[in-house]
Amino acid sequence: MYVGRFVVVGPEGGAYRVSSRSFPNREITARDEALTVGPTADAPETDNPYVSYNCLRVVETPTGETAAFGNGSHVDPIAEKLELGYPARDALAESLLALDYEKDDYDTPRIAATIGGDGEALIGTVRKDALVVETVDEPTLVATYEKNAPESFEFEADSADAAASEAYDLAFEHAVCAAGVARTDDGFETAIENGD
Ligand SMILES: NC(=O)c1ncn([C@@H]2O[C@H](COP(=O)(O)O)[C@@H](O)[C@H]2O)c1NC=O
Repeated sequence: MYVGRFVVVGPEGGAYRVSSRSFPNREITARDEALTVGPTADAPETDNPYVSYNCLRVVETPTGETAAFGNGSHVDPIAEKLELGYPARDALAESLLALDYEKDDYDTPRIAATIGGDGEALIGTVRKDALVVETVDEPTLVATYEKNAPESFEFEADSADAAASEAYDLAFEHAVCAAGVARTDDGFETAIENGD
């Protein structure tokens, strides 16, 4: 099954995976406190505005560190609102609604998740027909296509490395790269899986 991009999130950690039929020549790199999706050196040029972006950021908020991740440029305003002290629900809802679904051939939804240092985890999506933001207490997945409403999902990873690998290896088609995040006693750790 092809579900496109997806996030998985629970109180202990989560992951974001890029799956792509159209733009497979991409990778995640770590730069300036963010994990960024961008083209590989051999990727054909594109003017598609939706394929390069910060996919994961860990920010300091008034109540401690929080991780924010998702499939596009909305990750930045979510992270910035969290830094300003917005509740995660509001940061997600306002940023998703402001940018709305992508105006591409598929009306691709925006998806996102947050995890607070206290384990509060939220997941959200904005589609052409809905805005959904909810708190989760077990691993939960939302994807751009097919699985486009949050659903409980078996996800075993207990470290950032394991989360990135598990997300990358899931049987959904056209895996490109994945980012993992895990809550530890010393804050959040992150990891990247770019495949071979
Ligand atoms: N975030 C991404 O990495 C991303 N990759 C592709 N898209 C959008 O989704 C469309 C379909 O891409 P694909 O056939 O690879 O699923 C693309 O034309 C592009 O507008 C993306 N936008 C949202 O998921």
